[in-house]
This record gives sequence, structure tokens and C-alpha cells, in this order.
Amino acid sequence: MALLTPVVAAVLGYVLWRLARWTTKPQSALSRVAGPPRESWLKGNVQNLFRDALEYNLRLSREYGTAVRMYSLYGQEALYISDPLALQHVFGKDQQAYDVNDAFITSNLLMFGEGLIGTLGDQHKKQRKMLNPVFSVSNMRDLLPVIQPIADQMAAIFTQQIPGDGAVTEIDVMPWLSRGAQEYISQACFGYTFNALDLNKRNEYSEAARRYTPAALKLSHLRPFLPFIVRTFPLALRKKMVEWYPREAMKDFVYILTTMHETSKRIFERKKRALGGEGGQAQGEKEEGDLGPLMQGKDIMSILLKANASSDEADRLTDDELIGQMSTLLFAGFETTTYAISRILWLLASRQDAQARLRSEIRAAKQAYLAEGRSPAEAWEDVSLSYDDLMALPYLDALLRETLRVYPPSSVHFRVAKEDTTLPLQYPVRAVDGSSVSVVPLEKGTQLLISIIASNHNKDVWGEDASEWKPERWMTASAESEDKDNAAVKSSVRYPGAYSSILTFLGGPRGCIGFKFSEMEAKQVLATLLPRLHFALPSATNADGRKKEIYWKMSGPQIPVVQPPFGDGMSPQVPLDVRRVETEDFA
Ligand code: HEM
Repeated sequence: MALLTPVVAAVLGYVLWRLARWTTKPQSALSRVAGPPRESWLKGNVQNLFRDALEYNLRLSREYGTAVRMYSLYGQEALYISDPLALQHVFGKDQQAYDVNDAFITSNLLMFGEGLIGTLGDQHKKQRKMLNPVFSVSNMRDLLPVIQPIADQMAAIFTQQIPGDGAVTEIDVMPWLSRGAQEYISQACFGYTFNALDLNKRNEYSEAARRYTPAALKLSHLRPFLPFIVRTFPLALRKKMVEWYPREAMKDFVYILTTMHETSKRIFERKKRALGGEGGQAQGEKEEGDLGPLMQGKDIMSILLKANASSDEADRLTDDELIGQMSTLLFAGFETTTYAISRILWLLASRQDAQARLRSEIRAAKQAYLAEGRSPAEAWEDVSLSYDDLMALPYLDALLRETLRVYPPSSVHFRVAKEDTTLPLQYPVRAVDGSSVSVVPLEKGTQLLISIIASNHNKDVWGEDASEWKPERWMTASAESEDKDNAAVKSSVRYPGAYSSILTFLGGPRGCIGFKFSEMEAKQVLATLLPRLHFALPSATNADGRKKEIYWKMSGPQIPVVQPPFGDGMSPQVPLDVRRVETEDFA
């Protein structure tokens, strides 16, 4: 018990400090903006945004508009925002006035080290300057053929589970898509295979990464306290606090993070030796242990190491910063893309017309390769499209954009105002006294809840059918001309998204750096699976004649679950009926 005293004292001190601040604070400028009532002083109502919350999020915008006052922990006010002009200020014009919040940076720094999501200000800017070119289209173009075998392996794994032509097998595609997405990051970003798609080979790193999110969720209640704890206690005492923490979940989490960090370090050191010609492993050669073979030097880390070595001293990243990027990329890139691709397969299984149309488009492109002698493949199904041809498929492009718009893998992200400032609104909202608010004053320290989901469903921008999934909305005349990114926008108003005018990857200086990678991966996986495999919703029934239903739970990330009695309603699962493609499966 005595050992717990510092932990309890820290938490108690933090709560008292917040209480003192709250009771002595005058009414804030934000108090004028209307919003739902606070449910408890301690927790506010922000947690409602993250608990199976699609309807809650959409209702907020319907009832209060694009700027809504919310309450976070300890009575703190926060602004839930989806207004396009306001977001243009946050991510563009006034970006210097906003940043990610303290808890985000502190926890990421502790977990992943000094990578992009654990750094602020000039250090973050320096890292982006070095990393942005690494994710360029020309590097994606070189990478695409190198990673094609991953998608081929996924197709082979599904095909092997189907007993024969005409047979239908129910397969939970989720674990395979997840393992495939991990392989994409490990091979394309790190230049190694983790053999994640080979169940006979164990890899500690990929296992640790798969266990990361469930383990992190068990400890998420500690996140808000981290900045205070880090500022207040020396490292030695913080390490003791972790040891003393009375839950198995903490030990498990420390193991996961240590495994990820140690493996990143080992890969990094070997890669550095290999690139520097210091007796490191030869390219393509098998490694001892669990690291797998090194790829051809076209991977993101190799490009980054070369760019770093040839840059000016002032711009150069330290080894710790480079290692920090590795767990960051794995963490940021694998689950998000898994959810995006599994959502597309589920949509295609639900909408057979869209599946047939997409398959026909892919077939036409691949058959053209054979006709023009551009591929050594014997059957059109086995043709690999180049990056430019894959990106140019209009329906595939429209379908991906529309899926990421209507169903963004993550729904709400945090920012904080670094100074007193104001946010102008495109669409004025109602004040508590019934008047109209067209400019929201923000005090330094105000939390912003950037709503991707409300922005992507905004009827004023996307039209009355904003919440409906219609890939065709991107296939307008303007998509065929130069303005592909804004083709589906129904007004002159735009969101400042990194990818199209959608907000799924956010925007501005901290917008997703991997969106082109993720786009390429999703398109390559679909162009490889669909020629060979047909997907439908699960058809098997139980004794009551009921079928399995896949339900997407929006709890931060949008997670597909199977409801009881078939599933536990919690674990990610996408069971689909899969069979080999037949002649009638084309449009
Ligand atoms: C559909 C897939 C993806 C989605 C929806 C997505 C979404 C996002 C979002 C919303 C952010 C901003 C987070 C914030 O600052 O609050 C972000 C940042 C980031 N993403 Fe992605 N992402 C995806 C795929 C990827 C991939 C494949 C990679 C890497 C290969 C990646 C790497 C990153 C990194 C490194 C950051 C931090 C950028 C910075 O702080 O400068 N993401 N992503």
C-alpha cells in the first residue's frame, strides 16, 4: 500500500489542481455557444463522442450546427467543430495558433519516442521537411511493384480456403486484412518482412503491434494525467510508478512497447550498416532470428536514411528521431488502413452492383495490358497494374474517396488553442440566448474536437444525400477535367483536407503523411482480390433463421463487430461469404 502513495498523491494533486482552477475561473467566451448539457462535472459529455457514437455525432450537428460547446474532464469547456471556414483557419491561415494537445504528445513521446506524433514545433517541422518527400508519388511508383506479392499472397490465402469452383466459404477477412496491412508497413516502410501472413512463423514485433490497441484502451483513463505526471516527477520515480501500478494491463503494455522499440532499434541498426556498407546484411539475404529478409532498398526507411545522410547538419534527424518514426509509422498506418479496406469489402459484399462494376473496370485495364504486351502474365487476373494505371481507374478512385468520406476510419481528433484567438464560421450557429454566433472567441488552452465525421457528412457542402454512399458523386465532369479532388463538393465551400476536400486524413502541418501510401495499398489489394474472388454478406442462419450481422461501432475508430448471439459485439470481425469469381460476376 505504501508503494502506491506517490501514484495516489499524484492523481489526487491533479484533481485538486483542476478543481481549484475550475472554481476560480470566470465564465469563458465559449459559454455563449450552444451545446448539449454536461452530464457530470468529472467526465463532462465528451466521452459520448467515442462510445458507439455515430448517431450521437451526427445528431450534434443536426441540433447545434457546425460549432458546438461540449464539456470534457473536470468541467473544462471544449469546442466540437466541423465548420469549413473555421477548419481552414485551424489547418491553414492561423495554423500557428493551434496544436495537438499535451496528453497526445506526452503519451506518444513515451510510447513511440521522438517520431512525428511525439514532437512539436520546430522539431516536428524539421521532421516533416525530411519525411514529406519520402512519401512522394515517385517513391510510391517505385514501391508498388515491390509490394505486389503481399496482395498476391492475401488472394492465395483466401483462395486456398475455398474447397473448389462454385463452393462458398465463410471467411473472417479481418485478421487477414490486418496481417496484410502489417506486412505492407513492414516491407514498404521498414524493408523487412515480418511474415505476418505466414501463421507458421512467429514474429514478436507483429504480435506486439496487433496487441497494442486493446492494451492501450485498457489504460486510456491514465492519458489525461500524463503531462502532469511527466512535468512533476523525475524519470526514476516515473519508472517506479509504472512498476508499482497495480494492474496486469500495465505490465502487458510495457512489454508490447519494449518489444516494438527494441525491434525498431535492431532493424534500424542493421539497415544503417547495410546502407553504409559496414558489413551489414546483404540485400535480399535471409537474416537470422525473427527479422526476415531485407528488401531492395526502396523502402521508406532506406530512402529516409539516405536523405538524412546527405542533408545539412541543421536539418539532420538524430538516430532517436529516426527510430521514433518506425513505431510511429506502424502504429499510424496499419489499423487505419485495415479498417478502410475491410469497410470497402463489406460495402462491396452489400452492394453487388458496385462489386461487379469495379471488377469489370479492373478486368478491362488488365486485359488491355495483355493485348498491348505490357505484362508477362498469362491470365488477365494475374496482371499487375503500374502505379499510374492503378490510380487512373475512375470507379476505383471514386469508390475509395466515397468510402473514406462517408466512413472515415477515425472520427474525432483533438487540437488546442495555443493563444487567445477567434474562429470565424462559414455557417453561423445558435447562441444559448437564441442570438447568432458567427465568430467564436477562443481562450488560450481551449480544447477543439475536430469532427471528421460531421465534416464529411455536412449537407451544406456535400448535398442533401451527404450521408449516403454514392461513389458516382466523384465521377462528374469536373473529375474528368483537372478538379478531381473537389468533384463531389456541391458548393463553393471546401474543407482543407490532405486528401481531396474530405477531412479523413485531416489537413495542415500535421495532416496524415501516409495518405498516398494508404490509397496505393487499398487500390492494389482490391485490384488483386476482386479478379479472383467474389464477396457476399454471410448467408448462414442459426436455428432461429437469423443471419450474422456486421455492425460498425464508432468508438473513435470505426470497428466492425458481430452482434450476439453470433459474436461478442466487441472484437473486430468481418465474416463474408467468399467464392471464386464466375462469369456472371461482371457488370
Ligand atoms: C486510411 C488510412 C489512414 C487514415 C484514415 C489516417 C488518418 C490520419 C489522421 C486523421 C492523422 C492526423 C492525426 C492527428 O494529428 O490528430 C494522421 C496522421 C499520421 N498518419 Fe495517417 N492515416 C492513415 C494511414 C496512414 C498510413 C498508411 C501511414 C504510414 C505509412 C500513416 C502515417 C501517419 C503519420 C506518421 C501521421 C502523423 C503526422 C504528423 O503528425 O505529422 N497514416 N493519419
